[in-house]
Amino acid sequence: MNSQDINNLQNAFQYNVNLGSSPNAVSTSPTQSFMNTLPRRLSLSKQQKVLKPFSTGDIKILLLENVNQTAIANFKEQGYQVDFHKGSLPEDELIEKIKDVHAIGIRSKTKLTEKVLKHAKNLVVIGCFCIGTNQVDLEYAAKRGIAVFNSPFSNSRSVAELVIAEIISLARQVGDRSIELHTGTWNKVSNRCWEVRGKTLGIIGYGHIGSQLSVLAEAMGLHVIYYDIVTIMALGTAKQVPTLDELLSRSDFVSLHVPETPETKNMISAPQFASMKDGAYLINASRGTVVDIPSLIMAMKAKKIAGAALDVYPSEPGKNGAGLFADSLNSWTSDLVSLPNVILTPHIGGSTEEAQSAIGVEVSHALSKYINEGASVGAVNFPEVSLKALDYDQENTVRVLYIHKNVPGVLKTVNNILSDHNIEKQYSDSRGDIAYLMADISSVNQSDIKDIYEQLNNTEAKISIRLLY
Ligand SMILES: NC(=O)c1ccc[n+]([C@@H]2O[C@H](COP(=O)([O-])OP(=O)(O)OC[C@H]3O[C@@H](n4cnc5c(N)ncnc54)[C@H](O)[C@@H]3O)[C@@H](O)[C@H]2O)c1
Ligand SMILES: O=C(O)CC[C@@H](O)C(=O)O
Repeated sequence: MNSQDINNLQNAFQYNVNLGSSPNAVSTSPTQSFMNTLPRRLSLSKQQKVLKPFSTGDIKILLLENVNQTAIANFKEQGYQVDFHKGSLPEDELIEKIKDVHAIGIRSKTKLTEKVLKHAKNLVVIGCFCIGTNQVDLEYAAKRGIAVFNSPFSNSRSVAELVIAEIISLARQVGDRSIELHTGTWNKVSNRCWEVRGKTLGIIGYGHIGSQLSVLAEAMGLHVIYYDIVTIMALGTAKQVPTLDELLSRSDFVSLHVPETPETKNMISAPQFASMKDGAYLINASRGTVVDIPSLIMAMKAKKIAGAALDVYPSEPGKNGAGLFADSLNSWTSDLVSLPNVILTPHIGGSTEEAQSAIGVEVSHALSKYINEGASVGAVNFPEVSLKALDYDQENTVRVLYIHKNVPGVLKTVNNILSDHNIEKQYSDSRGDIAYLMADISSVNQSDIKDIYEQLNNTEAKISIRLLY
């Protein structure tokens, strides 16, 4: 392959990207700068070939919401262009920015809706640098061949520790005493202040966070019961209860650890507060939609509920700043902030140095591996497929990444195209309507690669293609 050929090929791919029937078709080929590095790399015998099929400097990553420095360092090490922003962006700016990036990293505030993603012509992958993925239209992303990754448990411990702190703080009215003293009032009281030992903690959602919380709470002498839609092994002496109502009627403290789903919307509303014990406490560090706040306010005013700790809200500001948590954001805000024994935190459950740094490493590695090698293991909306990275000495091998509609007959069509060549390895899987095929094809020259690309690009089921070599 000479340099002119490479450039021609790249132009051909570019043509396809720009003018192909699917604007989502992504294909990449090595630039001259990358090819120039090959002879030096090839001298490293049996070293793993890092599949950077293009000048990595071409890859653009948009990082929002103060994603951790560990991620920025990792992306820069890959050679990618990083556009970093401390806050989230208003929708119109987001739409402008997302148009030409290959990857985006967000946390919980950036809404990647169908409307926004429609503008993302080059987007290959989304990284949620957090646990929750409800801010992304996962199904639409998958339909567009965009893989989404998150960090499933790197901040779970941080959330569980915050909840432990809140259980004791609510039981002892620590928040109120602190506010009073900050404003000069000495109020030494024990009325309705309790030890937590021997009380019952009811955990709703016994997943990564709920089960961590369970272990920590038992160590403080709390009895733990939990409710979950699936049967989950109890840790320690915790006990699963069959209904939400049973959990609510037996618990002194109720803590929510469910994802945002249609089923969990307003899961705790007026009837559920009515089912709770008199003087019970509610903690929500899951998602703001899970608790109906006006009902909470009513239950607290009626003294049914003795205190609440909230870390999450139906609407949250997109950036830090004074005056943002106001009635203009959520109409009930001034009512809520005037209640006694209510601890309000600005969605900081997972915000510790340990968690953020670990998430930065984990998600940036997943994104780099997907961009460089096509490996989708850990994706939350996508078939999970992986092949081991190619070695440097596997010359003239192309890796085909073919994302397609999960309809009958596609593999036959694709293998007809590939069967003219030597298929070294192939792995394919599907998830719902989407399927993903990875194949390493050896002994191919430039014209073979071009031919493979063009034939695959013309298949009816194609969603997107990338060729890595
Ligand atoms: N405040 C924060 O900073 C913060 C940090 C991390 C996670 N979160 C939130 O906490 C949620 C839980 O995190 P996790 O890591 O424990 O998730 P997880 O997926 O490990 O566990 C969630 C559990 O909830 C259960 N569940 C789902 N729907 C339910 C329902 N309708 N009723 C009862 N149980 C139900 C699931 O079966 C699962 O066991 C996340 O989805 C995220 O929204 C918040
Ligand atoms: O860091 C964030 O913005 C979100 C934290 C948390 O809600 C999560 O889903 O992990």
